[in-house]
Amino acid sequence: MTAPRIDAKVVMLGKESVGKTSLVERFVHHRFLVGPYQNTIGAAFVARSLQVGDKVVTMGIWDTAGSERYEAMSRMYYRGAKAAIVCFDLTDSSSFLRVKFWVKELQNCEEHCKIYLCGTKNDLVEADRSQRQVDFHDVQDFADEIKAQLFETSSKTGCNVDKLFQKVAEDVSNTDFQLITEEAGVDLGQKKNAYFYSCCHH
Ligand SMILES: Nc1nc2c(ncn2[C@@H]2O[C@H](COP(=O)(O)OP(=O)(O)OP(=O)(O)O)[C@@H](O)[C@H]2O)c(=O)[nH]1
Repeated sequence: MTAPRIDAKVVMLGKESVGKTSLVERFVHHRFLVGPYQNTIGAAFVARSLQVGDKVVTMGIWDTAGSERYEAMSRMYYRGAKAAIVCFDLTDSSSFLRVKFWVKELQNCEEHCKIYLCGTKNDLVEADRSQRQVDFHDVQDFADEIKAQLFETSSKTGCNVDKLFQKVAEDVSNTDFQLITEEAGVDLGQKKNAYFYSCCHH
């Protein structure tokens, strides 16, 4: 018997240069690209599957451009997303203000999308604590308030990157609306919420 397959749309959001592309690059290709920073234009798409228990979760990841000039486009990419990884740079306090903007957007427009807060470039603050501009407890309080999970990652060292995406995959596989993606025996009468979610998913 083949493992049940689940597809999930995941969107990366956050101010430009916080490290969204680097996070995806680390997770999908296990590497950290050095060289001149190249901003994302529009958005990029990659997919990676993870095994969660007896299921295979394929995450289709939309890596959006952080520049405010592409803001209207980013809205297209979070539509129907099951998870949003909202990133900020631990060494840049202004990037955390931008997190609040995206969280409001998601709460207003995509209420079923689960939010993960991700403080990036943890290696820089580990190397020099004076580099930290975003207090861990402030972010944790905010995460509790919006019922989001909080991760601090480094795409350079790989710290917590797999853990973050594994958690996203586990949460996706645990939500009951996923059952409709399985081929056999879905009783829509018992899964009204699930069906509703699916209708809104394009
Ligand atoms: N030290 C360190 N630098 C990082 C890390 N993640 C990203 N960077 C650097 O930060 C810069 C921006 O990274 P990107 O991943 O391109 O940022 P982005 O959020 O995708 O940027 P946009 O495409 O403009 O939205 C690059 O120079 C990266 O090398 C990290 O974990 N540690």
